[in-house]
Amino acid sequence: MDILNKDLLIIDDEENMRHMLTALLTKSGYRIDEAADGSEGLEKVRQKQYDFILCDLKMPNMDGMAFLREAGTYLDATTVIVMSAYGSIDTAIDAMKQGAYDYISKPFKSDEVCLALKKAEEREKLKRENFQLRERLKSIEAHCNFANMIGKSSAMQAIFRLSEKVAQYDTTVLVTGESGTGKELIARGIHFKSDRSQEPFIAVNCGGIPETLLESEFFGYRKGAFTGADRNKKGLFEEADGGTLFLDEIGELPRALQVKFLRVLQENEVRPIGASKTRKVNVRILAATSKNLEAEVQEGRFRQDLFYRLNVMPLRLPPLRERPEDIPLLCRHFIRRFNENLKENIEGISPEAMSILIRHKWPGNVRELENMIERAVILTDGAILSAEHFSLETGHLPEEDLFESLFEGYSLKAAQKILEKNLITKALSATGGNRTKATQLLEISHPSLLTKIKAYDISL
Ligand SMILES: Nc1ncnc2c1ncn2[C@@H]1O[C@H](COP(=O)(O)OP(=O)(O)OP(=O)(O)O)[C@@H](O)[C@H]1O
Repeated sequence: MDILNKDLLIIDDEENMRHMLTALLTKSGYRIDEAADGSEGLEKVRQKQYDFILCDLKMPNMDGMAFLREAGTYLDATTVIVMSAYGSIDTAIDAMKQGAYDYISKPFKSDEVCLALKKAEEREKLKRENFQLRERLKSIEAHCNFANMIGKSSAMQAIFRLSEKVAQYDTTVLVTGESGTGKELIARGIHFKSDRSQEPFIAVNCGGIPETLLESEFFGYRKGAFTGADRNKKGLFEEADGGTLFLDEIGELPRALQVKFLRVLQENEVRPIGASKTRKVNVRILAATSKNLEAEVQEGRFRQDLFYRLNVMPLRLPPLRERPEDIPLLCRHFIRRFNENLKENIEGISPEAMSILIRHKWPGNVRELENMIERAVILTDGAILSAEHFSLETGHLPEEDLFESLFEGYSLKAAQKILEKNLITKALSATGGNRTKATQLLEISHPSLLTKIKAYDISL
């Protein structure tokens, strides 16, 4: 355990005790300060933040309890261990109520101090990890709103509006769409915009659980329900109680279980395997499927009554090829994300590469685009992702699509800059960096080319 660079304050009126502790703990790697009573200790904590404080309780002037009271918020990031005289355990407990973390009784062996500090150090580490996890969770939650689900196409805009509305109710939503279109992302968005946002969001892939385990996974079991059931186990419906259960690939649910799901949806209660009674649950169900559930109903593989119960509010996410106007926006979004994650500085995508991305059919939808951008960001050495970084077929692009992909808004000036920069880069690349030949292709003067190369920071 790394205890170097930890600041520790010893507050004790007995000089011998201070010296003994200082000698012992300096050897263990702590940086020590000393104070002879509570008020001296108070002065020290006002000037410096300590990781640990060893504080005697019985002292003249200001005693340990008074010190704890006075120091108050100065000790928010400090772990205090009090030292109490043998037999004064009640005072030690009072001190812990006042914010001390632990106590040791005097007289103590040096091992006891070291052990108490080691325990405190472990607690510090857990506190730090807990803080980091909370921060990570916050950033994940911030990620999970419609603002982070990108789409300017009218189809996506309509979905965002509908999701915003439906989030406010407990309505069951059935999200349909091909794999990778964002079904889980929209479900998370609906949950985090709902009143249940502080409660659990549990996502489960119904096709990913072996059929024999499905019932116990969803409904849980009671101890002794079957061989190996050596304790009570909550099922997913109970785990999600108060929150949202996202049932991905609901079409994969075997018929035998479909009827049990219908009962949960209708009665809001579950019966764990081996339980004699049912339990009420308050779960919002969001379901998704990449199958055509209506066809599954026709074929007799999916119960019609469950389909109707799930399909209260259908949400169809269109495949990416039906909304190419979202591609440039998604590219920028992913480039920003991967720049951050991979510590890169990619500025954009060449027009030629963008035309290829817009023409591609994207069978894996947004997930495929996301993966492709990540790979290109890793592969490129420059600031612009170009066609060679995407292993896709090249082809021609309808003019309006290319136009849409390059320019947003109405500024002629901005569009001119993008166009000039791209054409100059293309001409220089076609002429192997020969500026004289590039000026001929571009039909501009040599000085003009040089000025623009500098202005647009073009490197070849
Ligand atoms: N509109 C969008 N904006 C930003 N990212 C998106 C969008 N749609 C999908 N993604 C991203 O694409 C990936 C796939 O999305 P998601 O897992 O939600 O798809 P899915 O439809 O649930 O896929 P599957 O059916 O395979 O489970 C995720 O990384 C998600 O963040």
